[in-house]
Amino acid sequence: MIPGATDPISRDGKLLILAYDHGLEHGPVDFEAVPESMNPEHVFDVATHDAVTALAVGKGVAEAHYPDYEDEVNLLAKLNGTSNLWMGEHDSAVNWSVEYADELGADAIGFTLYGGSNHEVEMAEEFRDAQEAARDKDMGVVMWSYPRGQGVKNDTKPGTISYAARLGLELGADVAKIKYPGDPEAMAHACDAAASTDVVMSGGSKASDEAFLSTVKEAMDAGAKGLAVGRNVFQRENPEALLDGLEKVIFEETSVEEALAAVESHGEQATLD
Ligand SMILES: O=P(O)(O)OC[C@H]1O[C@](O)(COP(=O)(O)O)[C@@H](O)[C@@H]1O
Repeated sequence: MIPGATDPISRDGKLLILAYDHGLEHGPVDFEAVPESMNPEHVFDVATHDAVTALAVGKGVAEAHYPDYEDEVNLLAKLNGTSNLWMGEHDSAVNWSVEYADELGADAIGFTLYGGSNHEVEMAEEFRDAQEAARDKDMGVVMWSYPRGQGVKNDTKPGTISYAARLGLELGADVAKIKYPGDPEAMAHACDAAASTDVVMSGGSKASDEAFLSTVKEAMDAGAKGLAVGRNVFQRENPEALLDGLEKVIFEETSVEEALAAVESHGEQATLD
């Protein structure tokens, strides 16, 4: 990690990345729970919450909507991505260049690496080009480090997750985004493995407020520097309430109980308004 590389997409050295590349990765099915989340403007509005340090989107969404939000939202350009319609070995198409992301005003790049896939070698070489171009532009580099494919039997096994975190360091990412390996000790080991590369926890499918905030708290206490989350925010009717809670746990280092109280009082405030 280059010192200061994440400054434009962090707050006090911590990150809350709102991920919204699901329309590509999973398809519109992810927006069914809250139909307004189909419209990128809704999610850009959510990303103006103080707790959100960057919004990760693909090229088309950035082109169409970022110009209206560039003063309020930090852009993380998710450079590669593939649809769920693809049935081959895990791989990800590079859909835009670092140069073009820079022209659109991006503060950092995001790049998926499927370690263990038969396409790992090509993906690592594509990452090399993107990482070096990002260094030229002083943009931070976030790796979605997801071991998957023929070489991976269990993608949330502690040893696999630690390896994913380490790949972030070895290949030159400033931040490695990894799945939660299931318990705090395994998460602490993954953070140790990443050494100077920051680790953020990947959100996953929607959970209750209490369950999600508790897992985020465990990850933070284990050494994570934050969170990259999509569905647990935009699949909520009131995403701002959960963001109030996440702000407490991530930036103010409060207990889960205090964070839950913030979520609930946001609801009361909304009723008063
Ligand atoms: O694990 P999957 O199903 O491939 O999910 C990929 C999605 O997860 C993310 O990495 C994080 O989003 P979630 O918080 O919704 O899991 C997205 O950027 C990406 O679209």
